Amino acid sequence: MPEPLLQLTNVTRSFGGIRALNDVSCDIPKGRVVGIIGPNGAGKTTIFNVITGAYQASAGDVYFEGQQITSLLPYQIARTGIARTFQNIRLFAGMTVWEHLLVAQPHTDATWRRLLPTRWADPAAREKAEKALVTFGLENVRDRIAQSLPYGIQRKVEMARALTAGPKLLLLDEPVAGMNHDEAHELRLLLIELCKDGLTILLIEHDMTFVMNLCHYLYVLDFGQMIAKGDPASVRTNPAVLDAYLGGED
Ligand SMILES: Nc1ncnc2c1ncn2[C@@H]1O[C@H](COP(=O)(O)OP(=O)(O)OP(=O)(O)O)[C@@H](O)[C@H]1O
Repeated sequence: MPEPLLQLTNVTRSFGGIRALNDVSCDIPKGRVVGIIGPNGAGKTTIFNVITGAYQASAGDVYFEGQQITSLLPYQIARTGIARTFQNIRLFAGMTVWEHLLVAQPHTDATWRRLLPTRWADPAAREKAEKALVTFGLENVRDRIAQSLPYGIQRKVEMARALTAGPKLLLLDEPVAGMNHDEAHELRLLLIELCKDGLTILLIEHDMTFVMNLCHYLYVLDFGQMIAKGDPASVRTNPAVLDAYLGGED
């Protein structure tokens, strides 16, 4: 197993009386695609929110590249090399696809340039944006207002935007929700390629075919507890997992 890029150790997050995460530990190895699955309300998005600093852990710690990031602010965590997408797509109103790909990039350039319209962005930023555009096959919609596009394409814009920040770890919250079968298949192949290029991916997804065909490793949450982990083949037949998914049905 490659060394862990991200580690959660005994993380708990409570909301009043609800333990959305209860003593959760996991390792996300470098260069792998890892999935978090579990029924609705299991705590999956809460894990993303704790990792990215949107929520503080009530107990436990998060380590990224061996450094504790538990108490950092969201922008500081983003700067360490963690980017995410959201279950409910969050695109900027009135902005084109191209503008989305320029605005998420960290500023490495002179202050005066930051004040200019995005079309005058520095060449390095434009190059990165161009690469993301091509990677996600968005060339044809480059100058369209992102929020006016079909849902599946909006998801791609969100992922492309996250990539332009140059993350080491990409968190994807339900990346194929709203995509048709062909789009999901294409995305799976694309994520495999990105992973081969060195990106580590942690994703939450309800589409089991997608998850089972893509992920190297899975963690399963139920009622805030990590009830199973392992490769997709072992998780698929794990009795605790079957019970969590089917337990409520007669
Ligand atoms: N900000 C919050 N305030 C109060 N309760 C919350 C908050 N965020 C999450 N919860 C609760 O924590 C639990 C886990 O929620 P979470 O959204 O992490 O689940 P999930 O596994 O992502 O669910 P889904 O698959 O439906 O998106 C739920 O009981 C939810 O109501």
